[in-house]
Amino acid sequence: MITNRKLEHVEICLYEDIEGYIPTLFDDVVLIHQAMPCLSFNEINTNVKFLNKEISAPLMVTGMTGGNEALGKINATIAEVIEELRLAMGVGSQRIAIERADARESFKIVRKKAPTSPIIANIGAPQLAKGYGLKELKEAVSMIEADAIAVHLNPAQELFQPEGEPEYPSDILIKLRDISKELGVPIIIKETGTGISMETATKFKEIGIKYFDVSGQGGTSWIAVEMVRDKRKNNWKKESAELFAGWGIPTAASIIETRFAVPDAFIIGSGGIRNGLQIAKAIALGADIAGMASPVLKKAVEGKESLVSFFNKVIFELKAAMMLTGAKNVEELKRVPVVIWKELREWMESRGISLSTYEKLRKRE
Ligand SMILES: CC(C)CCOP(=O)(O)OP(=O)(O)O
Ligand SMILES: [Mg+2]
Repeated sequence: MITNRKLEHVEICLYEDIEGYIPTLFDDVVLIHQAMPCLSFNEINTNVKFLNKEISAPLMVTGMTGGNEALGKINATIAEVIEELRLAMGVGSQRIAIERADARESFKIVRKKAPTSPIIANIGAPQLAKGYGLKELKEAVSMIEADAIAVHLNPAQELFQPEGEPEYPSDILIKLRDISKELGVPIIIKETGTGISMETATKFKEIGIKYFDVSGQGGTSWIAVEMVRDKRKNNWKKESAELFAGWGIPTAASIIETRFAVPDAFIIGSGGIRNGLQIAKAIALGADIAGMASPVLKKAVEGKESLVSFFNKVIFELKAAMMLTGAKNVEELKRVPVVIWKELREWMESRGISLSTYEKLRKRE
């Protein structure tokens, strides 16, 4: 039953070992230290525009959960904090709320607690292959008065999910192209821990999509989440899920591939981001804002104060990186000099992405 799956997902993300299968490759990005920053710490401004609203830092909580009262409480805590700190957040898949009226309050609470923040709805691409269309996406958006909707791509997770639906026919692209003309809010194409490649980003660029949440490998592996469920059910897929647990594109590489394929995209760099230094690296590498999920979930269940102090720490770390690279705002952070070396450099070379070409794209020149 879908509610059980929703609860199991959160329980597994909180208490099981389902991350760190492969590195994000952010360690292969070096922000160059500037010993004479020509600015003072209190001058640093982290405000950015996102979905026509201003947020206080280039950071959103990417979609995680919803579906019943307990999961609604998690959404409510996160929403209260992001409204207070002027950040942004997405909700978990609203499929359960399209199917069940009693699941809707656990999503609606987000807009009630965060009346002015950018809020992002969420529906899975497989549902578009199984009858969902403009009506269901409009319902998901209006349920939380969303500023955008994330359509999540999770073929790897569906493959290993005991009750999964690995259905990704190309007519999903045609449907999304038609829906995007009528929906009224932007569609964000969002992966789920295995990353977006330049080929995939190009497919969505061709139907006019401009927003991407790369959700690369390096943090929570949703293949590993379903592996845990397979093991609990003694499902025959469990060993194959273990084999694929580290499958996917490391987050740093996925940011580069998406920016390379869609130079004018709005990119949310997410997947294994755990601190403010990685946020700074994601932005210097080509993302417009960063996204976090798992560390926010873990703090949210401890309570509001715990989540507030976590964000304060993360934003301090971001500002520290900005100070030490001489970036007084996020626009300057996008253009600070970086060294890309080791595995990430090799990744770029084998994918035909020249450093000099990428340097121009990264700086949005
Ligand atoms: C999107 C993913 C990371 C988590 C939800 O996966 P799911 O297949 O349970 O989502 P649905 O309820 O939309 O099928
Ligand atoms: Mg699904």
